[in-house]
Amino acid sequence: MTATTDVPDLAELERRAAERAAARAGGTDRLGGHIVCDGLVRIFKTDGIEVVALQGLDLVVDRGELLAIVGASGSGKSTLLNILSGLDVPTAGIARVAGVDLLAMSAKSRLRYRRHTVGFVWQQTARNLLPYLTARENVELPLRLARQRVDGRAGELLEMVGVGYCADRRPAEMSGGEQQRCAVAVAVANNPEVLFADEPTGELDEATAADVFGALRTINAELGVTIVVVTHDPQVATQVRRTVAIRDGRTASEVRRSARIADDGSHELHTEEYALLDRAGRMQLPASFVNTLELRERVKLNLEPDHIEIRPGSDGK
Ligand SMILES: Nc1ncnc2c1ncn2[C@@H]1O[C@H](COP(=O)(O)OP(=O)(O)OP(=O)(O)O)[C@@H](O)[C@H]1O
Repeated sequence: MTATTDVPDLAELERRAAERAAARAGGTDRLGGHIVCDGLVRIFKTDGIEVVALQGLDLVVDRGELLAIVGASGSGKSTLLNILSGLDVPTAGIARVAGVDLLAMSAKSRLRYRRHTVGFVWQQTARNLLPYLTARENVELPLRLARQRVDGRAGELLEMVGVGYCADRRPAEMSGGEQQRCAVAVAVANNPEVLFADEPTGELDEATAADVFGALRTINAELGVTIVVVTHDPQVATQVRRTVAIRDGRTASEVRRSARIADDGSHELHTEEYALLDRAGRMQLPASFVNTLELRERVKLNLEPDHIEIRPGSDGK
């Protein structure tokens, strides 16, 4: 699928994000994946009943990427985000963020991880900003708590996310979108390695949501921060370069978007969808493919030199 839009030059933003991310890593990325989940399992036990929220989830996010994770309600998105943000501990598997092993952290290092390594933007604006502080004071707060110099950083960050004009306003004097862009500035004030955003546009209309994604793209490009956005909104795929879909506690498919120069010199956005293979060679077929061909229980496979054919397996079809 190909679409022509007037979004900011994506190729340039990508190039800048990669450059800044490489600079943050000291010129080279030694980590081989800034976020790595391998066979991640989370089982909840309540009243003797086990719920498998994550069942062997694999995910690798490169340093400096801006990634969206989408999935239906109950697919495991919040469970994954709670683990990656250090709020919850997985039952089994590997979860590593910025070189930190999330399964083997002391309480003290967990606190340090949450304060310094990662930043957050939540869906509810009230959870992101203190109502009695101005936008500038909200951005300065994490710096003051970390005993860092305040200088002009708050103003710079607010400008960067496009709400410099709101610096002296309290949250109640800002729109929902302005509050969320301010929340992005607060979340990166301490210069975290990774920013997690949980449904940051859940309460916003489409145009305002696009502004918030614009702010996330700018922060990603200018600061080289790795950003992971979790949402149930499949439209997010039009706002980021890579969207990973979770189904039943596993990564099922991903959509990649890249910018190309068309013959007439305009920028085209090219979108490709992939299914994800796990290490055992398993993959989930997209539900729409299964429904269209009425695939049930058993399918016929045929290996061709450069692709695999899948046909309905039942007789007579
Ligand atoms: N603390 C818990 N105790 C028991 N079961 C839980 C707990 N947290 C999540 N679950 C279950 O784990 C599964 C995944 O839930 P999760 O909240 O991660 O999904 P989600 O994709 O974030 O959904 P939503 O978009 O509705 O927030 C669901 O079946 C849910 O009921």
